[in-house]
Amino acid sequence: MCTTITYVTKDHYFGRNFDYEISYNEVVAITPRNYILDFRKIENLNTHYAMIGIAAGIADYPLYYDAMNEKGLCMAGLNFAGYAYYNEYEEGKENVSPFEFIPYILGQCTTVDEAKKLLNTINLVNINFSDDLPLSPLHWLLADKEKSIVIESMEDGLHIYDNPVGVLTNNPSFDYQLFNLNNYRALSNMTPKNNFSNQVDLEVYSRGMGGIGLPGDLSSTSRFVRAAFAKLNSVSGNSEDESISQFFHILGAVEQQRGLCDVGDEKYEYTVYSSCCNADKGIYYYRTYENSQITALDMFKEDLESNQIVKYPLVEKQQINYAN
Ligand SMILES: C[C@H](CCC(=O)NCCS(=O)(=O)O)[C@H]1CC[C@H]2[C@@H]3[C@H](O)C[C@@H]4C[C@H](O)CC[C@]4(C)[C@H]3C[C@H](O)[C@]12C
Repeated sequence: MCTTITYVTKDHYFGRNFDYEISYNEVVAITPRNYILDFRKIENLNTHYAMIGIAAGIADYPLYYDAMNEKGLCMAGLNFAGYAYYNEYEEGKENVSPFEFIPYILGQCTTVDEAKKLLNTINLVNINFSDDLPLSPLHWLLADKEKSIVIESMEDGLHIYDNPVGVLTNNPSFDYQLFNLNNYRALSNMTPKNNFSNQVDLEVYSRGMGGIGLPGDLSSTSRFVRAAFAKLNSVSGNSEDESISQFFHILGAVEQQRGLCDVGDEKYEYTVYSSCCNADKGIYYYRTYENSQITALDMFKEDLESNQIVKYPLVEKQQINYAN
């Protein structure tokens, strides 16, 4: 399971919990403007916007899980197993494979509206990166500072949804997730009035009772509601420290502790990393399951005119500040 959110204070923030049970040797990868983006069925992009994000460190290609570009456009891929459907090659369309999709959009667009134009001609095509790697069944959240959309390629076609809450989790499709929020309209960050009955005197015995009924489990539908409730009621200062702290706390509301989700063969899905991009400043922050300290990489400190991808292995060892 995974959860991605957007958040705006003075700057625009975008990030995710990456929840899974296996690793593809994740790295922070900076793809500079002149790295040749090689596509299988369409023309290469020899020059494009630079981008930074977390990618699989198993190939020379930027196999991004989530990333932002130098113009502040952000995109993340999340599992959509059983729903995602990729098509056969179609003449006259932009045939892009799922593993190429993030670099394809972030390489060329500065806003969601620009990306929407490219999406008019796209055909998400069923081409694997290699025989060893499966075709990932994904859906994507794409966001700039003003808005976000969800992109889902399904058997009945390509769906593009405006996303008024700026949250994406996993199955089922986004229209269901959004509709399901209706069931929680009575939840509140305030102490609720007694609407139950005027014939019984019901006591306010605790703070936080406005949120009773907020689902606490790790299913995708429950995480969607919980992340939306946390994000939409969130209060934080505007400074960088306050914003990123708050962002990681919102993600904390939906993180997965190892052991709570058994996926068989003695494997457990857990929050491998949590990330937070400052999309206005080009800074990628992350922390990992074992390392609670936030690590940051500023894309503008790299040579963005280069033609070589720069990779930083994740700092995964716990860093404790012993105070005495
Ligand atoms: C599984 C990952 C999404 C995490 C997620 O949503 N977890 C929830 C799982 S579930 O709903 O609860 O089952 C996705 C996100 C990005 C994907 C990777 C990227 O697409 C890059 C390559 C693409 C290759 O085709 C396959 C390997 C791969 C390296 C992908 C492996 C896997 O599908 C990843 C890592």
